[in-house]
Amino acid sequence: MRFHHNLLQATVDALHQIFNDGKYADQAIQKILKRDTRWGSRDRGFIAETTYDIVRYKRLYAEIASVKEPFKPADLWRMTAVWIVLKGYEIPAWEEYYNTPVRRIKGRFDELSSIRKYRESIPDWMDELCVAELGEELWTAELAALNKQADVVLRTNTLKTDRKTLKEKLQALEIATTTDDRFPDALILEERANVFQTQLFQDGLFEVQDAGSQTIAPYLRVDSGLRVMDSCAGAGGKTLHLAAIMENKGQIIATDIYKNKLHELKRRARRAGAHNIESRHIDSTKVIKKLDGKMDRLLIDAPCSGIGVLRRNPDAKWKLQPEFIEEIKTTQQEILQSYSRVVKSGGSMVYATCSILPSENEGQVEAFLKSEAGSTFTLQESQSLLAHKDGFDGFYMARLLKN
Ligand SMILES: C[S@@+](CC[C@H](N)C(=O)[O-])C[C@H]1O[C@@H](n2cnc3c(N)ncnc32)[C@H](O)[C@@H]1O
Repeated sequence: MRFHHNLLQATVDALHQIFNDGKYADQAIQKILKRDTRWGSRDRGFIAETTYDIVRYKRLYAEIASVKEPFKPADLWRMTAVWIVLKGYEIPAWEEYYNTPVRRIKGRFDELSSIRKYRESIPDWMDELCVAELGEELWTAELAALNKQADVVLRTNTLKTDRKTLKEKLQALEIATTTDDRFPDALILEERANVFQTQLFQDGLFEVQDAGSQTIAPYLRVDSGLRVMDSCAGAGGKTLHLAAIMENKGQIIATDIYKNKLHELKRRARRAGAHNIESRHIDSTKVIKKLDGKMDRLLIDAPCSGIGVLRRNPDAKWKLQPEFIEEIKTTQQEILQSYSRVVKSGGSMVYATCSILPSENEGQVEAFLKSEAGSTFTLQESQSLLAHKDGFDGFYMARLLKN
């Protein structure tokens, strides 16, 4: 492989922003990619994938390169040298790579590969927490899967097209996709491509949404005439899916505590041709009180640690803190307690997270059912998706019926 200095310089700069300035990986990469309009899709792919790889394996690469945070530019260059050697490529004869100890890098890799926290690059506290919650064997398998690059998955917007037609239209643009019977609206890209630039995306024919995430809206078992609330709607990934399943009929009330996310939801809904969504900003408890006992269905797509989606956000391994997970668990229970009141008798709700930790999932549902607010609900069914078993992001969902 022939390396280009400016592409590795861009990678080093992106890593600097992510590791030293606390920037989110996707945002730092997007910004760096705007630096040179002459870069083609291969160049952009190289910068993005190399940066993500080094973010994913920060702990391992830093240990092998004998560098410590905060990383100096020379340290980051050494980490890219480790990446090149471990990929089996020849080190370019550049000043930054002068005297790279190739054999030593390989030797250190062999030594450290027997220790999970180095091999899979994970902070001690997260490794310990996940072993305690999931057990050694399951966590070892899941962590390895969470370190693999995620597929790009599209959700066909059935308000505008069907999967077969969309597949053909993408094929005409030389974007090849596969299907998976478990996910009826999903198209999985065979090779990564910038689908956001296509006219098909601008026209609202699909959304980019992991296949695991596509199981949540159908789990709520909605149909056309119902009144549905999506309490933690964010920018509306699941809301748009609900609108499509409901064929634009009935009513969806989408709420969130962040106004800007709801603005984005409205923009996406316009593109998708979803007309049955009404967004409400949660700025006081009144918004929920007004809906007391009025909803046929409630989706709580709760804020969570995001440990199930580390494949997409590998920098979360380094940004998450144990205190945050404790705080978010309190929020999850508060959300269950406060929003569940909107479900009418005979209605149902789904509690979902993109976490694989039982304490954020089954544990929250059990605590809710034991509480006063939960005493009128029964657990009908629950499902966990795991990256190493199901091949997509990790999710949990539970459906509860209101007596
Ligand atoms: C997992 S994200 C939702 C993702 C979104 N449903 C989607 O599919 O794109 C959780 C959302 O919960 C919101 N949130 C946090 N606390 C909340 C609360 N008390 N009430 C409503 N939404 C809340 C966050 O702002 C965030 O957008």
